[in-house]
Amino acid sequence: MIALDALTLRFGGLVALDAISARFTAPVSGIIGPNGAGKTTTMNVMSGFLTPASGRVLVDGTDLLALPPHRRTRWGLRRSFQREQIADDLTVWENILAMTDNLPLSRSARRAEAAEAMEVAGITALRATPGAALNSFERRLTDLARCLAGRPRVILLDEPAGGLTPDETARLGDLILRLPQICGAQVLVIDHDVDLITRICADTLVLDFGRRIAFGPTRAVLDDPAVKAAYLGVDHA
Ligand SMILES: Nc1ncnc2c1ncn2[C@@H]1O[C@H](COP(=O)(O)OP(=O)(O)OP(=O)(O)O)[C@@H](O)[C@H]1O
Repeated sequence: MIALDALTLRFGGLVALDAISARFTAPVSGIIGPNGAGKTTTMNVMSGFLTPASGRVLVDGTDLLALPPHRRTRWGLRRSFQREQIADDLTVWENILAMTDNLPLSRSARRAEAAEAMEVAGITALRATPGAALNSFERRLTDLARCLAGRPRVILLDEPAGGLTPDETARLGDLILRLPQICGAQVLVIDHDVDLITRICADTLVLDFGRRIAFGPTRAVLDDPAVKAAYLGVDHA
């Protein structure tokens, strides 16, 4: 279980997170909300880019914020960013293997982890392809494989389907849905694609102006009038 406990973070006078609490128990859960709602800030707090003024993040009893950021990676936290992090001059294999550099695993174990991640993401045939030669879907799959290598416990995906076609988004969604079973990690997904969130996230947290406006089963949350008013009417194109 991932428990956000009264997370509060300010940028000067702006309250980006206003005592956000939620207990994610589903294998795959979502965080949605209009632009500027605080979604990425939440992931930045979890991964250690930002330190909240107050609040806690507990994962299966571990106080995540008590760990320095590099220890969070060793512990098993992985994340992707809105803009995928593929190095153009490295091959797919090197991009994935690089993620395991600082993990407490032997060289052969790291290679085995990277190979398995590539296999799960269905990109083994692209092993020797440089990042620069990948299309946007292949880049997203490689980015996801980077999150899978090295025994993740929690995977945070920030708009993983950004820039993909509906068909690619559906295929990526299928893969994300399978991840908890394949690698045992709990997954949190931010996306503006409500169809994707509805399909893959059992529970969803909705933020607006740094506040929690709804949390619970995704379909119920999307039917909430406050959510419709704050989110669904907004054009995110
Ligand atoms: N480093 C920063 N300094 C100052 N303000 C920031 C910083 N990062 C984010 N903000 C502000 O905090 C608020 C929350 O931003 P955040 O990026 O978390 O929103 P979001 O819900 O992820 O939005 P989007 O869907 O556009 O990515 C916004 O008002 C944003 O402008």
